[in-house]
Amino acid sequence: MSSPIYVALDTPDLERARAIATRVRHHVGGIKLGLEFFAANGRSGVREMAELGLPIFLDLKLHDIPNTVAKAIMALRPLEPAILTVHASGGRAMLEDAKAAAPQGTKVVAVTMLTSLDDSDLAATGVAGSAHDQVIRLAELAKASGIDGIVCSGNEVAAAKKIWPKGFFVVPGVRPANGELADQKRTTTPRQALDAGASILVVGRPITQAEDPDHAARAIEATL
Ligand SMILES: O=c1ccn([C@@H]2O[C@H](COP(=O)(O)O)[C@@H](O)[C@H]2O)c(=O)[nH]1
Repeated sequence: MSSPIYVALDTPDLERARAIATRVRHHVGGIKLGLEFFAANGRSGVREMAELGLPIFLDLKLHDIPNTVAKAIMALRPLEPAILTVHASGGRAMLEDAKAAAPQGTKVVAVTMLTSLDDSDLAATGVAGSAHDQVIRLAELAKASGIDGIVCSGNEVAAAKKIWPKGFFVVPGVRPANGELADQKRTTTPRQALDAGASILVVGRPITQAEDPDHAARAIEATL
């Protein structure tokens, strides 16, 4: 069975992304490419990374009016990513149109509340209630729209799975015990996230900033 770990290659440097992916490829299940990589390297960069033979998670977190998101996804169709993200707060019509525009084999998953935010950040945006409430509200919306799943922290995944047993749950903000949190606020260990029901784990800096990324990926894998 392939590893649930997707390594987040957050760099504008294609050669660095390729070098890290090559080193960790036997201990991860896929590669996550986000805005930083895409802004620098575009579709051709994604194609080059796909040549490594691992599934590609294109984490562009699309968020705009339904027509714009659908057209952007159509432009991405030739890349056939395994997973593609949009923001749940874009609303039901946007989520429905995103799913309709995506290739058949692509899982469309909606970011609920970024793992870098906590209850007080949410309050500052004028939304009442806890991060947990907000994630569940947006998980319900995502489920009703017919997409494949959500992105949430390991703290909410068990509750989200209860209302959406067949959902696909992407969990970033995972840190090995005593790991550096950096800008992440809602975190769990990889083991806790999996036990709670995560489908895949997104791990970036704990692997990519390690002196030996391959060793770091193996060490995380050994805890699962
Ligand atoms: O809520 C979210 C959604 C996406 N991410 C992305 O995951 C990785 C996490 O990187 P780390 O270095 O392990 O913190 C990064 O690419 C984010 O864009 C997230 O963290 N939280």
